[in-house]
Amino acid sequence: MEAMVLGGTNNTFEVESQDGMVRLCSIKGKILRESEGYYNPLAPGDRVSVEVDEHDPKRGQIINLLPRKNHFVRWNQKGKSPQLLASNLDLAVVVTTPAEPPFRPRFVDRALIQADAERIEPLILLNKSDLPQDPDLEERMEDWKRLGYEIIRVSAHTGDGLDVLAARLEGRLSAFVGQSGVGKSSLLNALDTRLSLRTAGLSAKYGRGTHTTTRGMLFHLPPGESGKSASIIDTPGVRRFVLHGIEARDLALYFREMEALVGTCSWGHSCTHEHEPGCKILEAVYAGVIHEQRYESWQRIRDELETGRWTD
Ligand SMILES: Nc1nc2c(ncn2[C@@H]2O[C@H](COP(=O)(O)OP(=O)(O)OP(=O)(O)O)[C@@H](O)[C@H]2O)c(=O)[nH]1
Repeated sequence: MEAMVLGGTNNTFEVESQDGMVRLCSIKGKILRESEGYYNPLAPGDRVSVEVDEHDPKRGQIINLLPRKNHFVRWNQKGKSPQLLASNLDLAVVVTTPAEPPFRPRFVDRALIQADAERIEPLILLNKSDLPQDPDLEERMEDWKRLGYEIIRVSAHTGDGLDVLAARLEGRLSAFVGQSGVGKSSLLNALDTRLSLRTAGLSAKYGRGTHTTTRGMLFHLPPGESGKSASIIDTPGVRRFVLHGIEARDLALYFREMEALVGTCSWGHSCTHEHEPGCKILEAVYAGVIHEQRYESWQRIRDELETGRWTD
C-alpha cells in the first residue's frame, strides 16, 4: 500500500495511507538503500510502500521508498552527514523576522540557494511584521524581490497577512524552514486553530530561539476557499543552515544575479571574482547590479564550502 511519511525518528515513523489512516511503521530490513549516508533515512513528505501488520492494523513496515520529486536537505554538522528536512515539496517557505531573533540575511540566502539547487520553488515569509522593521531588512527585501523571490509578510500574533499566506499554501505541500524562534510553530497554530504546537519565548541570554521543535512533522490544514487543503511540514529550527551538495566553484550559479555572468569574465571560468580585471561579477557589484551584501554572502558561503568551517 502507498503511504506518506508525516514524521518520525530514526526507526519509527508516522505514515499516512491514502484513506487518511495513520500507522506507526518501522523500516523493514536494515536501511533503505537510497538513505545510505544520510543522517535520517526518511523525511516528512516521503512516499513509501507499506506492509500492514497482520496482527495490528495500526502498525506496519516500510518496505520501499518511492522516487522523490525533490528533497530539501541541510548539512548536519553534529551528525557530519546530510539531514533530510522534507521531501516532494511544492514550496520551500523560508521564514525570517525583523527582530527576535535578529534578522539574519545570510541564513535566508543559504536556504534560498539550497531550494533553487533542488529546483524547489522558494518563498520568503517575513513573520513578526508587528515588530519594528529596520532599514537594512527593507533594503534586502527589496533586493530579493528584484531577483524574483516572492515575499509574504505576516504576523502570527496579530493575524496580519495570514489570509494571503493561507491562499498561497492551499493545494500544495510546503515546508517552513528558519532559525529557531522565528515563529514556525506559532504560524501553524495561527493557520489552524485546532493545532496547539508547543512554542517558546527566546532565551533571555542570547535572544535566540530555544529549539522547541525537535523533529519535523507534516500537518494537513482544513480545506480553504478553493476547497483544497494545505499540507505543511514544520521543520526543527536550526541556528545555522549549512549547504549540502553544492560545490564552491558552482555557487555563483545559484545566485540569480550572478548566474548569467558566470563564464563571461576575461579570465573565463578560471576567474575567482575577487580581483581580476575584466571580471563581470565585480563590475556588476561596482555598478550596483549585484548588491554588495549579496556579493559578501557569496564570498562567505564560498569560503565555508571550501574550508568546511562556518562562522555564523
Ligand atoms: N511579536 C511576535 N512574536 C511572535 C510572532 N510569532 C511568534 N512569536 C513568538 O516567537 C517565539 C518563538 O515562536 P515559535 O513558534 O516557538 O518559533 P519556532 O520557529 O517554531 O521555534 P523552534 O521550534 O525552536 O524552531 C514565541 O515566543 C512566539 O510567541 C509574531 O508574529 N510576532
